Amino acid sequence: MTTPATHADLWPAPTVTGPVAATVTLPGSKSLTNRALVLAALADGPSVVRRALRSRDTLLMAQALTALGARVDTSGDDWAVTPLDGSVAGDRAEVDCGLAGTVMRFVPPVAGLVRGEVAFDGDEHMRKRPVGEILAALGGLGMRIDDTDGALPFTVHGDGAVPGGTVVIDASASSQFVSALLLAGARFDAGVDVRHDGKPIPSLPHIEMTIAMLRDRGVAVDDGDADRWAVAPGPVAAYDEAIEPDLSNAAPFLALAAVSGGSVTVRDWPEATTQAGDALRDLLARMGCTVERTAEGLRVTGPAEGWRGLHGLDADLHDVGELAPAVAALCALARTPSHLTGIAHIRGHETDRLAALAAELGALGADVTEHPDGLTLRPAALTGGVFHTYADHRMAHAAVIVGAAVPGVLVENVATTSKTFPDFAGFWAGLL
Ligand SMILES: O=C(O)C1=C[C@@H](OP(=O)(O)O)[C@@H](O)[C@H](O)C1
Ligand SMILES: C=C(OP(=O)(O)O)C(=O)O
Repeated sequence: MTTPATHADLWPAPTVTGPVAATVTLPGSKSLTNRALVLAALADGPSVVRRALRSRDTLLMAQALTALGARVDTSGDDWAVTPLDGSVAGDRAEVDCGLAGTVMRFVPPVAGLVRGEVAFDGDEHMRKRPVGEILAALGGLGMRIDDTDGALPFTVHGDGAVPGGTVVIDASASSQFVSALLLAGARFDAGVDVRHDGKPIPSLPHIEMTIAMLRDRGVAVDDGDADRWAVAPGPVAAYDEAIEPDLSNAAPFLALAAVSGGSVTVRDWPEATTQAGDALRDLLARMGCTVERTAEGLRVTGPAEGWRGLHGLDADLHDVGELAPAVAALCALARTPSHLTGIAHIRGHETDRLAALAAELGALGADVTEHPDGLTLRPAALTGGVFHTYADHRMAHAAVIVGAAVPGVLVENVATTSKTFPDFAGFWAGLL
């Protein structure tokens, strides 16, 4: 399995010299692209995923589904997908999850629906991210999985069919456990009836996204009761879908408006969306930015004094934890204190993000306190220095946001942004 080489390189984050005025077209959503690919592989005919995100996570998903017997043509911007043909390619397939939660959680249920052995592994840190709960659930639904410790690596023995039925899981570590079961559930013999028993599930908009995409493809989903989702057995219709821009990856770009006191417009911001990143409109407004929809998209204008004018934020980010690194970076620059809560689960993301943010923002002089489920940040003068990214794309986003305000921030392994954004550093530097 590929473990990307560790990059010792340090990238000097560009610092703003005045208000930035920019209009940007951002690459497609990771979450939408990877769901569209899975559903296309399970569909009853060929599908097209238009304006697919081309990044490490989505190419790993395309490779995984190809190993399972689908065909994904990633040569252009619109990816044509021919569904699974029933057996894995070769005697035994290997799936590299990289550091993609969506690959590690969404693909195993699909592997049960084809015949053959499928071995899953990923980056070193991926072996620490939670997956045991979903593997146990799949066992309860009739799948055969060799798994010694509830973590990568593991092997799925696909029988070409999954009995399905009712299952109780604790999805408090990740909403992706629920999404994974729902995405493939219509193709299980009895469908799937998932009940959650545990602390509140994080990132609920991502479950809404899963349900909306299933319904678009004619799948019946009953979500009438809290903490329960039932997917009726039946076909998944082939579908032609255009992927929205990634609104969570819009965070650093909109933050650039906030930091520089300029205006950044993200083109094609959807009127209605299930993406968690849509919450940026409210969060940035609460920090003192002006947020407007324009004919082109969404425009954010920072306070006239730039980052010196930003208000701190009291926010429960439980639903939108993937925004926490960028938001924490802005809070570290703000002129009043911030309390970010409800995000214990982001300790299980690409790295322990609470520990990493506390360490790296703290190393630059931020007054930051780490709590079991969040961060408190108080105003402090920041200085330059090395910002480690822990192979986490969103830690790199946090680093460049601080670096836009504070000279001398050196971002370690900025290339880790390729998880969800091609040539992020080049794109970013082009704006400053
Ligand atoms: O289903 C998805 O596409 C995602 C769900 C969320 O995961 P968690 O529920 O683990 O936070 C989110 O943070 C992640 O970036 C993408
Ligand atoms: C948590 C994230 O990713 P993943 O899909 O790997 O869980 C993220 O992108 O912030």
